[in-house]
Amino acid sequence: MIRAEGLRYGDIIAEASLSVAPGELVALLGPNGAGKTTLLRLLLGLSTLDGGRVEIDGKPVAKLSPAERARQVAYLPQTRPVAWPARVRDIVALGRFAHGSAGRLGSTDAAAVERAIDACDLGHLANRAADTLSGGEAARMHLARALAAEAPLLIADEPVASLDPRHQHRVMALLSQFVAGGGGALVVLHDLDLAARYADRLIWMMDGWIVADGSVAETMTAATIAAVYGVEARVTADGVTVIGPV
Ligand SMILES: Nc1ncnc2c1ncn2[C@@H]1O[C@H](COP(=O)(O)OP(=O)(O)OP(=O)(O)O)[C@@H](O)[C@H]1O
Repeated sequence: MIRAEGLRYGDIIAEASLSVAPGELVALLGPNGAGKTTLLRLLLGLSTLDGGRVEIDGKPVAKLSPAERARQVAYLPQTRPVAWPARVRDIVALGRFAHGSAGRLGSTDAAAVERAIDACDLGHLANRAADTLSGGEAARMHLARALAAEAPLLIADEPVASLDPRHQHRVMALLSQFVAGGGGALVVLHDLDLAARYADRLIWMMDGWIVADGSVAETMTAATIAAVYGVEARVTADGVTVIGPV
């Protein structure tokens, strides 16, 4: 569905190759400054490559119009400013713009918006002004906007970072459900335990390089965690516990 080969971007990204297929939940891991957000922006065609190529559904990403790209990929960026005090439901409805419906929603659009609102547990907040939400509520609103697009691919930059434990699991379960339905998801996570529990595959980045790409069983090891993050961790069948700096 999305395939990248040999991506280069200044001295930030070096020869990055990866793919995400339908039905896969892929976690992108790595310490602060490793290049994760930069890599996502290159995959989406939002930054210009210094080398390599990205194809979405077999087409070079640079050749897709913004609307075509938005129909293929929903993007949840790391920083999510709300520029005006719109209602939550209206912000979520922006996710339908690629369908030509940002102004007036048809019944298909309205149903997609309501599904996303329900999935993100926002029913009781749908008529609130978006600028009155808590940080975690706002994060769920932005995820709902991305899900409302109902694009086959979702790229999300730290979608659970500000959520409480229940909503973290709820959002990860939602992403699992999305890929079980045939979608593909590439998701930046800083929580190794959530990554181990929910991801089908892990891509590990360090200093602009992809240093490992494989299943949880293959790559979620104390050795990889120590090398990438510089922390000691205990990895068991029950989960991952970070103990402290190496
Ligand atoms: N426009 C830019 N100009 C100069 N340096 C940049 C630019 N954008 C990013 N960088 C640098 O590139 C590196 C990678 O940044 P990036 O945001 O991709 O990291 P990240 O892995 O997403 O980090 P985090 O986990 O903190 O969000 C950082 O050192 C950052 O300071």
